[in-house]
Amino acid sequence: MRLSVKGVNKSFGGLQALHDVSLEIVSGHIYGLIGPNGAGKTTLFNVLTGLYKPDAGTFILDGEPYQPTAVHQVARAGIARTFQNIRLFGGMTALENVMVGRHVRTRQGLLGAVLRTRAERREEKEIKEYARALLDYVELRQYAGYTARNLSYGHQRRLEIARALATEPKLLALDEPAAGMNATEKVDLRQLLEKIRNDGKTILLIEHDVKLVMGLCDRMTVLDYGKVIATGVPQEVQKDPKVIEAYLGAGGSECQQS
Ligand SMILES: Nc1ncnc2c1ncn2[C@@H]1O[C@H](COP(=O)(O)OP(=O)(O)OP(=O)(O)O)[C@@H](O)[C@H]1O
Repeated sequence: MRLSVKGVNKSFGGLQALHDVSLEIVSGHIYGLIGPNGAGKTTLFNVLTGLYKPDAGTFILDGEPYQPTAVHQVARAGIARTFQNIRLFGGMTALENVMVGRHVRTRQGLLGAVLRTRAERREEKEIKEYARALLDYVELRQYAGYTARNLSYGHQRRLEIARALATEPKLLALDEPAAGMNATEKVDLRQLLEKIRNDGKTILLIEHDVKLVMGLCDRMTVLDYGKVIATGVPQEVQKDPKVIEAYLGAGGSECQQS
């Protein structure tokens, strides 16, 4: 997997949320995207996953032009994401949530599941088994029958990751997966993300917890006011004066920890 993003611009009225943003993500990395509030991180995610149309920019995924113009095309291209605000189907069980994610990858799709021919029933069984295995993978198997909205916050975040993994993405884009988690849940999350990377997936991560990002990411890009101010390995980036200034200027001292 290799994703090249070049020269992305995106404005909202008079506000330029992204200004000539370029980055390159390679296989097997956890790639961090950080920056103060309003820096443009989520906007870049939304552009990459077809929710916002960029004003300019090119995207190459595995040597092919990639045009993230619709959400289903993004999934088919092999990119899956989670959201800053959890977007599960709250009334469905944990297992059903993962099964919905899986339907993107299957032959019959949701309509087939409704019509229920024999082939569809067989496929539905396979989907269920696959979803169970994924719940196992994110250590939520015992919650398979729980309604999603009744799960703890940390578990809901892991469930979102399982649902995203169900599409068998090449690139898993996670928007603040640790938001609202307690210290123990963050340790568990870190282990899960490392396991996903070690199993050969590539992760793009927006995260406010700089300590978590610094410890986890192989490479990272820092945005400030819509511009890339630094790219590199965490050890370099955290020493970069522009990065320190951006965080201090925003009233934080998050980047000073190692
Ligand atoms: N749909 C929109 N309409 C208008 N302005 C927007 C829209 N989405 C984002 N913006 C603006 O674009 C800028 C970048 O926002 P964005 O949410 O991408 O930042 P962020 O780095 O993800 O911030 P945070 O860390 O607070 O989530 C902000 O000034 C924001 O107000």
